Amino acid sequence: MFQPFEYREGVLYCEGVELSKIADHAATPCYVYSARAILDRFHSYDQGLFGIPHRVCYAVKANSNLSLLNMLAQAGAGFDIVSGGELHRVLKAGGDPGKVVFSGVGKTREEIDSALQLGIHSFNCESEAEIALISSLASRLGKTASIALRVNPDVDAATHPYISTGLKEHKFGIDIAEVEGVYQRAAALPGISLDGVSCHIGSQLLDPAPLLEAATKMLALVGRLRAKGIAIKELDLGGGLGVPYHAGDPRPDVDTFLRKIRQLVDGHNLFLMFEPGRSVVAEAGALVSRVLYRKKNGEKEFVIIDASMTELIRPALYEAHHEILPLRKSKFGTVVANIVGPVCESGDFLAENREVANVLPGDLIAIMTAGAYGFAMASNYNSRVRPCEILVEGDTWRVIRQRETLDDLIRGEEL
Ligand SMILES: Cc1ncc(COP(=O)(O)O)c(C=O)c1O
Ligand SMILES: N[C@@H](CCCC[NH3+])C(=O)O
Repeated sequence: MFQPFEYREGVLYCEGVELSKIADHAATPCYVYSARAILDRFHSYDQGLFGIPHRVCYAVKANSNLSLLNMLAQAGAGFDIVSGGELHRVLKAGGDPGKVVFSGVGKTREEIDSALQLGIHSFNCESEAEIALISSLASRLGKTASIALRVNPDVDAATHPYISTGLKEHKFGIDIAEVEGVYQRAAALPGISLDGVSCHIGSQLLDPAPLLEAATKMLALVGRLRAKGIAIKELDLGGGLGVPYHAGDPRPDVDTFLRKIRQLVDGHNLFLMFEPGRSVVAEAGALVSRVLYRKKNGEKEFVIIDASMTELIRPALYEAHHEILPLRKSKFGTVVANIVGPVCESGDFLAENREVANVLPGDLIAIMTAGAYGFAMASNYNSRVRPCEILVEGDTWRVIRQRETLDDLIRGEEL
């Protein structure tokens, strides 16, 4: 697996580009992504499914920058979307609407209507009321919408409770114990074709075992539905494979996982889909930031940097861990500190009580594994402009999203 960030003689590089050169030209904070790492990970899914009918639908929510979507579209990806905004991005990026699956518990009438008109591949439906709405909108347009029901297989993803989605008590999907009845009632509706079953049990799974358990339950369900005359043709197993955020974490091997999936689906005559997000883009990205100040409150050391929870909210939201590396290794040892941003919230930290390089004001650091759910969850809180995004390709780099301006902050507001 290609590792995009590495030290060369004590200096941190992304592919062939020294990160501090980017920071000096583009200013900080900035997100930096490796094109090769993204394509590498996408291809590991696509090639792992070689020879069986399949589509890898990248989950746009993980990182929705147009350049990344364009790169993935050119590599043959489909897209998993959860809003009309994501569909707009896919189209602007040159993605094929015919390769789009539309997930999410709260699709609006307008979003469904425009997805139908654009001819997306299918809807992953999450309730009977939603199925009824799609049926009536498709009938009115004289179309037949391809539908999969998102099944809640009641499998414990054993991940952070905020990002686990496959248990009965979660808002997602339709209870596996009730879904057959829902299929049978939906079969009577016009304007829809019940082509698939889908599931997504949660995110950041370092152990793929629950995904395999869910796949097994889904295949049994396909058998039961077919026996009732519902001709299921497609199985969408969602996303969820995790990445090593801690230096010692395991990296689930996509190839090994897909080999096990292939054994399970063998002979079932299904078009297979996956919706990976994090495992495609997380390790390809870093958030580069400059140290503004050092200070001590009582016994506590603080490293105050120019990035904050508005650029990367994961530590504040999930107490998520991201490795923090100096762009230049120094001889000044380490310090145990809280790495915090300028935002007026005690929760505004990128790391707490962490042993990091003994960086000084002006030094540059990289917050690693930030390519997924980083910029995508960035906000303008405290009227902070969102950072620029940079794409590295070999020895070259370019801005793929400009840093916002102060005028961007007030666009659309009136006195
Ligand atoms: C329906 C659906 N598909 C795919 C994904 C992508 O998940 P991940 O980034 O964990 O691969 C998500 C997010 O968890 C999701 O909700
Ligand atoms: N945003 C979350 C994951 C949620 C995935 C979306 N269903 C994260 O940063 O880990």
